[in-house]
Amino acid sequence: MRALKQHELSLADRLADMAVDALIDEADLSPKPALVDRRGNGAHSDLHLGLMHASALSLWPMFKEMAEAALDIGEVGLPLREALGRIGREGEQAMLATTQGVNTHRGAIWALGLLTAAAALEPRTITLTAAKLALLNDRFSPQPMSHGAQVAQRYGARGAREEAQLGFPSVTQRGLPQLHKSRRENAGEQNARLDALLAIMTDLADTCVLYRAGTEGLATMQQGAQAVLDAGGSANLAGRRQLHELDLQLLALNASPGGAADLLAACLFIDRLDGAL
Ligand SMILES: CC(C)(COP(=O)(O)OP(=O)(O)OC[C@H]1O[C@@H](n2cnc3c(N)ncnc32)[C@H](O[C@H]2O[C@H](COP(=O)(O)OP(=O)(O)OP(=O)(O)O)[C@@H](O)[C@H]2O)[C@@H]1O)[C@@H](O)C(=O)NCCC(=O)NCCS
Ligand SMILES: Nc1ncnc2[nH]cnc12
Repeated sequence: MRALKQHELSLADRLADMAVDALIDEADLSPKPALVDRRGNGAHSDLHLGLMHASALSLWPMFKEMAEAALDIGEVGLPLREALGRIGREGEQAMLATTQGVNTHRGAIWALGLLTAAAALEPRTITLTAAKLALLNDRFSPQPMSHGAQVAQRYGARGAREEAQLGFPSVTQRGLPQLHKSRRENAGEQNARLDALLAIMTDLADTCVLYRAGTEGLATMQQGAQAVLDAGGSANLAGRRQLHELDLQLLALNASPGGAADLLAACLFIDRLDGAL
């Protein structure tokens, strides 16, 4: 049988490919502080790299369906927002069935789901469109006392919902500019991606870190990430030492920057999309 050529894939197929690739690239990137990577499980007892890959792959049909819903409905509005909410909740069930109940990618479903739908509508205004979608209230969304909701209440932190509603400032103002800067400085692709993750970590109110390690954990993450960048980034020996130090500090606090990892995946998705335009 003749192999299917790239240009014969639908737009929804290609966007789903890019979203899953971004998740797999994020998981594989090493050494990420206290996160699951090629070295090990970081600060997680119930996660490992194989599970992150299986979870990412289980989400391909969901991303495709989100892109198709955007193409079918054709505009930002409550019908698309509520379609995405329904598809996202079904995607979460597929993820949990694959991981036997472990939350691997809840934040990524949210961020990449909005971005995939936005890209299907108009890739050039992707973060603005995603923000408009995130600002709409899905009437069918359950309001559980999630970890994010608990720390939002306790610390007044800006969590995943607000990050999307503001148009992903951690991605557009931190991650992507750092990715491009480190590439220009010939840091090497893996180091440039690590630097992008660290740039996101310098300013993010990561609700996973806050939930597990409070404000001490958050300050350790933000200041430690800044110290790596100040020392020249991941491609630099002094920066690598700081990165190792940050890994040890976060592990000691059991603080895992899962929200920052999701936003790195969002960054890699937008970067890939830019390259395909
Ligand atoms: C609007 C929702 C995002 C729900 O938000 P909420 O804050 O209420 O919910 P959480 O369940 O806490 O999930 C938010 C996840 O987002 C990631 N995240 C954290 N901080 C930020 C941030 N500042 N900006 C962006 N993203 C952020 C993070 O995801 C990662 O962490 C997950 C592991 O978290 P957790 O379960 O707390 O982990 P552990 O500490 O390991 O648990 P224990 O082992 O200790 O028990 C992991 O999945 C990463 O992805 C947050 O977890 C949205 O989800 C929603 O409304 N969904 C409903 C359906 C819908 O509309 N779907 C999408 C349509 S496009
Ligand atoms: N690599 C990773 N490790 C732990 N939690 C995550 N959530 C998203 N990516 C993650």
